[in-house]
Amino acid sequence: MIELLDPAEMAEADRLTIAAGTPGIVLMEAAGRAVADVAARSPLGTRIAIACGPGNNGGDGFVAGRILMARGYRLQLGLLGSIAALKGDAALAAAEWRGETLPLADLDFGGADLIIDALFGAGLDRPIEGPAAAAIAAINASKARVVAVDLPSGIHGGTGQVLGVAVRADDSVTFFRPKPGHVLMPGRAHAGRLTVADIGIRPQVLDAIQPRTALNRPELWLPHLPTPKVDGHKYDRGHALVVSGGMTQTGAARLVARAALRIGAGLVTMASPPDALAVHAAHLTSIMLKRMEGAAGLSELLADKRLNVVAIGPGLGPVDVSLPLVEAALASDASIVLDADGISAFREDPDRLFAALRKRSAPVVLTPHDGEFARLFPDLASLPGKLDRARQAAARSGAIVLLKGADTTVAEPAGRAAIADNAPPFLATAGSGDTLAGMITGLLAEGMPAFEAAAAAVWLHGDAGVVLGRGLIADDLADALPRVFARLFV
Ligand SMILES: NC(=O)C1=CN([C@@H]2O[C@H](COP(=O)(O)OP(=O)(O)OC[C@H]3O[C@@H](n4cnc5c(N)ncnc54)[C@H](O)[C@@H]3O)[C@@H](O)[C@H]2O)[C@H](O)CC1
Ligand SMILES: [K+]
Repeated sequence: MIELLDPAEMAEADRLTIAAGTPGIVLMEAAGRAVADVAARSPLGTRIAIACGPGNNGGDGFVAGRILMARGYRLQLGLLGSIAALKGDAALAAAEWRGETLPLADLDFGGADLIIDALFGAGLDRPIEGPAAAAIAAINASKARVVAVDLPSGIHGGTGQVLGVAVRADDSVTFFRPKPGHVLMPGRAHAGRLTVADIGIRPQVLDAIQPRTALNRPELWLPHLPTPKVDGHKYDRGHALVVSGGMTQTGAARLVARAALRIGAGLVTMASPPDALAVHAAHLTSIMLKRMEGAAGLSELLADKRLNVVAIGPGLGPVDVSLPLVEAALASDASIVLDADGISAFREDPDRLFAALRKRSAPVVLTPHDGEFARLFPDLASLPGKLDRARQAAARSGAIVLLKGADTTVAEPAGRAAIADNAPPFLATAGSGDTLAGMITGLLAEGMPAFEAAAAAVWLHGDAGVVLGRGLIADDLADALPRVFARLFV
């Protein structure tokens, strides 16, 4: 598993390592060397400019400069503030620097082929202004390759947000583990290619830190992915019910149903209002079809306890139609995937949903995009970074919250979270969210734990996008799943 450590957790890893006997300057030496190694991929004639900040990020820059100078590179080093103001390890690193230390404003970024951004890292705690902001503007305006130390200056390590202004780097060299800010947008876009260097921090420190955030990778959920039993039959793999909207918007529910069946549900039934039955009947083959007469009809269908998961929301329709249907689903014992109109049905009264959720024991997965999220959690919508938004929404609602985007983040009420970075941009197409909801539905039908099911569906959905490539439409995604699984198990 690849844990993501926020700046506070990273500082704790530092502290524990130093307390265990490794001096901080040894860590800084290793950090600076890792930066120098990445910079040294450039030929010896490369003109290098190093911008150092007032703290240990700057200290790393001094170490990198000393090593690169010893390797024969021509370089300039500029410092924000004075050498006398440097403290601790940064002061020790600066004391070993034998070159000239220019005022930051005198650095010739325009004449550099490579710039090392050692202004700010994990210690950034407010928007960047003044000479540092001017330097960042000059760095971003230059033609140079930019290597960021730890984080691109201006990116918050915990949220990935830009504080004032931020460096756009080609490479970022971080230490021990990535930070959420390296994966969350726009931090990921600013970081460029990420190198995670081992600087001598022992993984055992994680036992004390107990990190709650991880990168969404197969090793996170693969052990929980149900494997069909050789002697199993379809009833072993659950029975999902997908609730359709009226005849003018039935496609969304079919995308959900197809994805649920493709990913592995044993059986899938479409619950259809009378006016949409003929439309579905013309399209459905391996998905069964049941007539549903309003909320009472849905409750009747859900009296069949073999239906262990309900997907409801995509294409469901306006609030007067969707609200009673969603509440009928919530009143059942089935797991629920609630998306789209099913989420917006509560825009007038989110607490009505939370009250219903509190009464349930079977899991609920909410899959909002930012707009739907703001309707359910208006006060959380302005929190910086998806991670805090998803985590606080999960704690409040008691549901698994899957907040969609280029950095889709899944959070559970107890605090675990997983951030995805494998979705290609062209996955953002009509119906893609419906397919994702269906994939979660299918994995829940098979009995996968809800957090792992949501995380797995996000990753598999992204990988389907990678497999299909540009030009994909949502209809293709479910059918790509056999190839996605083949790649996963190869
Ligand atoms: N184990 C590790 O991760 C190691 C990390 N190292 C490096 O240390 C920095 C973190 O150093 P720190 O001194 O805590 O903070 P910064 O250098 O990032 O920031 C310096 C200082 O600047 C002040 N500040 C914050 N925001 C602003 C602002 N907008 N404008 C002006 N000044 C600001 C604040 O007081 C900060 O303290 C980490 O990134 C790594 O590069 C170790 O070198 C090796 C081990
Ligand atoms: K930096």
